[in-house]
Amino acid sequence: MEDLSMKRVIVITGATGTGKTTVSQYLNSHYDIPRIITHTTRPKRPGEVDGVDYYFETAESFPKNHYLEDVMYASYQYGSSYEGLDRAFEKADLVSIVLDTKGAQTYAEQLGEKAVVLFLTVGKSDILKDRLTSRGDETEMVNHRIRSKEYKRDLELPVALTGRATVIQNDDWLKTQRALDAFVSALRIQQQSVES
Ligand SMILES: Nc1nc2c(ncn2[C@@H]2O[C@H](COP(=O)(O)OP(=O)(O)O)[C@@H](O)[C@H]2O)c(=O)[nH]1
Ligand SMILES: Nc1ncnc2c1ncn2[C@@H]1O[C@H](COP(=O)(O)OP(=O)(O)O)[C@@H](O)[C@H]1O
Repeated sequence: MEDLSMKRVIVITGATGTGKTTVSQYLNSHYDIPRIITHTTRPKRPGEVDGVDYYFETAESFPKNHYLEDVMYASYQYGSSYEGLDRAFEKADLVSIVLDTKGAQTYAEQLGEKAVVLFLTVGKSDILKDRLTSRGDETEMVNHRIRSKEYKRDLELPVALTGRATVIQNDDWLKTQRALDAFVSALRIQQQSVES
């Protein structure tokens, strides 16, 4: 892996449906912050594209990559590869990644202060199921996901990330955008002071 000095990763984490993908897309479209594309054995949802949303893998191809971390989430494998991290850093010094809370903890441990953690939450978790349904997820997948132990775990900020993560309650998208704008400007100011 190349020299990581000056480079930072915004680690976006939280339960399914809290808006992690939406936030990463906002950071990309408004601030040119590319997302590290991760690998999964989960089947593609309608509209998802290989190499854009994920690198979609089979049980045979998944182990062939070199992972900084990998997890099982609701019965599928997910992993962030060194190759994916390098490809994102070729595009920018500030990149993002969307991870479950277990992966977020590993990233925070492995990358130290180069990992800046953003934990998303909502006021009432009952709305998450509706968000997944309106996103177009199949009912069976939604139910399986909501019943998984990983879903329940990711509703809470892990103790290890308390005090380390910036928490954004994503109920009102306009308020979330304002919180993200403030978060990115603070990061950029820090980055400039490191570089000067
Ligand atoms: N640890 C880890 N988690 C990942 C990785 N890629 C995706 N995830 C997380 O896996 C979980 C399931 O992702 P996905 O199936 O896309 O469902 P979604 O969160 O409902 O959009 C989410 O919490 C993702 O943030 C990875 O490479 N490592
Ligand atoms: N603040 C919000 N209010 C209402 N719907 C939202 C909000 N943020 C995201 N969504 C919608 O909720 C669904 C789940 O968001 P998504 O970003 O895919 O979540 P995650 O990646 O955490 O699973 C999507 O359809 C998205 O457009």
